[in-house]
Amino acid sequence: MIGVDVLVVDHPLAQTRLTAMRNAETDSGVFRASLHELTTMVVYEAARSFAVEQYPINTPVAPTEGTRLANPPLIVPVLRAGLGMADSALALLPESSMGFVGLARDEKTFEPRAYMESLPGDLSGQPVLVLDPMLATGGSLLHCCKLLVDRGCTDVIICCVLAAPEGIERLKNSGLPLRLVTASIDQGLNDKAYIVPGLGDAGDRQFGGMRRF
Ligand SMILES: O=P(O)(O)OC[C@H]1O[C@H](OP(=O)(O)OP(=O)(O)O)[C@H](O)[C@@H]1O
Ligand SMILES: O=c1cc[nH]c(=O)[nH]1
Ligand SMILES: [Mg+2]
Repeated sequence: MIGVDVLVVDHPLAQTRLTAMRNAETDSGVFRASLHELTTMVVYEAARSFAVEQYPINTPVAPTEGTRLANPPLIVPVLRAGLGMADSALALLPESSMGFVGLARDEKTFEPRAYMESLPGDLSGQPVLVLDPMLATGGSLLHCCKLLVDRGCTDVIICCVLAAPEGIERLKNSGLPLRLVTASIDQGLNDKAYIVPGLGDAGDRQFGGMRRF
């Protein structure tokens, strides 16, 4: 597949969690809990296309066929904000391994600065599920996806909470084969490259900090 295949999870229960996250009066505990629950729903939808295989099992009554994932994905949260999605994804995908990419966006240039990378060297034949709640300019997720594709990955699925049209366009223009699952596509970016209406800084809202919008 070339291009970006986009799925919006507009389930009512996803939208109520998203509303809690958007609300500026929501404290960090409720914000994190809402992100955990929303991640379960986004990853559940992302996993709909995963290949499965059958294998023999016995119920207490009779032999039958069981189902398991043919190729569980590597889970890659983008630090910091993606860390808040990691436990929920791993709970749904207990067979998966986890890699890590640490990125911090420069507040003036809006380009990501990489500070951590812990990934297997060879990702050929390995699907990867990337977790980051925010796709704004797209610079951070593009950086992360390039690291994966450079290692031979041909099946990258990005799970996020909010995506800006500008970021989706940047991913599309990259020509990388990507899938994106998000709970919303928002209006766009403000002059500080924050998503509008958005939810603020997803890292700061979970872990503290003082960003201005
Ligand atoms: O699409 P972009 O314009 O690159 O912006 C999105 C990035 O910004 C946020 O991270 P941030 O750099 O604030 O780091 P943090 O997670 O440590 O807060 C977010 O979690 C994304 O990684
Ligand atoms: O709105 C935005 C944009 C980038 N990063 C965030 O955390 N929020
Ligand atoms: Mg941040």
